[in-house]
Amino acid sequence: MYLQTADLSVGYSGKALIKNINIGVEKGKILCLLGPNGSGKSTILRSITRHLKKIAGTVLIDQEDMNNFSSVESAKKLSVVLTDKVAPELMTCEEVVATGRYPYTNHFGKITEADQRIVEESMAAVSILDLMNQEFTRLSDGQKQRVLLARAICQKPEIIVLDEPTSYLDIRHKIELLGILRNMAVKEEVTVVLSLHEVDLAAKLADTIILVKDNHVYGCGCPEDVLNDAVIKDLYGIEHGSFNMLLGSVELPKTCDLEPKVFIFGGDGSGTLCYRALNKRGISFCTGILYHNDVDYQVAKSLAKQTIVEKSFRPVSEFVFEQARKALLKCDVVIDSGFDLEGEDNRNKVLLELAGNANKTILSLRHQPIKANANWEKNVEYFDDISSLISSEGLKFRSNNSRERKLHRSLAASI
Ligand SMILES: Nc1ncnc2c1ncn2[C@@H]1O[C@H](COP(=O)(O)OP(=O)(O)OP(=O)(O)O)[C@@H](O)[C@H]1O
Repeated sequence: MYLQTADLSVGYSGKALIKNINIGVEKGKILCLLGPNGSGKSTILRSITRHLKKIAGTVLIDQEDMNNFSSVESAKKLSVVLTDKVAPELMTCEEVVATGRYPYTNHFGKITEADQRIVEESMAAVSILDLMNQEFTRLSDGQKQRVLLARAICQKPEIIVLDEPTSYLDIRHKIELLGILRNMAVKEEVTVVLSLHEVDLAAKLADTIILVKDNHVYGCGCPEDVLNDAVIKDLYGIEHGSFNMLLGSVELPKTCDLEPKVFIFGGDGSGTLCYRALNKRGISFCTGILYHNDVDYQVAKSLAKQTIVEKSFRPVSEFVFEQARKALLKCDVVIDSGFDLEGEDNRNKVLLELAGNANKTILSLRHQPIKANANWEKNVEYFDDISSLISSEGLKFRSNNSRERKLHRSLAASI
């Protein structure tokens, strides 16, 4: 391991918060700490960078105890981007970035032409050349974050440590920053140690993940092997809503758990936006017939009251078809999200016709009206977009049960 901790204990005022931390990362690889708020990620990072006094144990760089390094030697090896509010009065961004070159300057801190070139290259790498002459303290939090990253890059370190570097960044700058770190690791063999709150980004960026929870290192390893929906749920204590590791997406909690009055035909990703739109309005729904490998299934299993699903690449079995038929007939309203109608034995097409024959209200997002039976034509209404569908008369519920109606209304009103 290039950077390694040996029985490291970290904490405050001599009291250990997390004990016996033994983690490490190879040269040119990326290690990411994940864990809930207050779990101790910053405390670990600050102890590694010597911004916080260790309680016990050792931090080794290339097998050598970091305590043996002078501050200049340490600054040449390791640069740091922490979340502290650094407020260098009256300094321009260029001057702040240039402080990254100090470990390499003479006693008078004189910046050479070569240093200046590195300063400008580092600023270009994080797209802040236009901020060069602006006063640092007047920047937004996201701009400051990028300036501090440029300073760390400009230090030409072997190791870079970053505490929640994406926290103030918009999505473009998050992608850019993580891309820069990945490039530094791959092309310049820089070792990166950081903490992130975005599990999906951590999984895509890191070679090794360290999970921190309840004052201990709770798990570690390659993110592809370590992270899954159940681990994330447990790590963060998610009780309502869900995180889907495969898609890297969050679904908010279900807003209604009543018997559904709406059946949504999904498939090929056509259902997902309808599921979320109905959930926002507090409308319970069931959906089918989906295949396990459909992206709609990943979302439906979080949001639908009932999901009727068949194993991938198989004809729909009679059992599954019957489940869907029963669920459909219990509903008042059918939403046709515009799934693919192709295929000789398309069971969803058969169900759609059945919905017409059963005089269900059919709300369709299909761009090309389909020719089904006369009952379908009589009951279908076409919509150009989800907003008009969602506010249509068809979705103003006609529940027979007054308690359900009240519940539906109060849930919808609370959203
Ligand atoms: N200066 C301090 N003195 C004493 N306790 C502290 C200090 N700073 C943080 N703590 C405590 O240490 C624990 C871990 O905090 P830390 O900042 O390391 O968590 P974190 O995982 O980085 O959290 P977040 O994701 O919210 O940034 C928390 O309970 C926090 O209250």
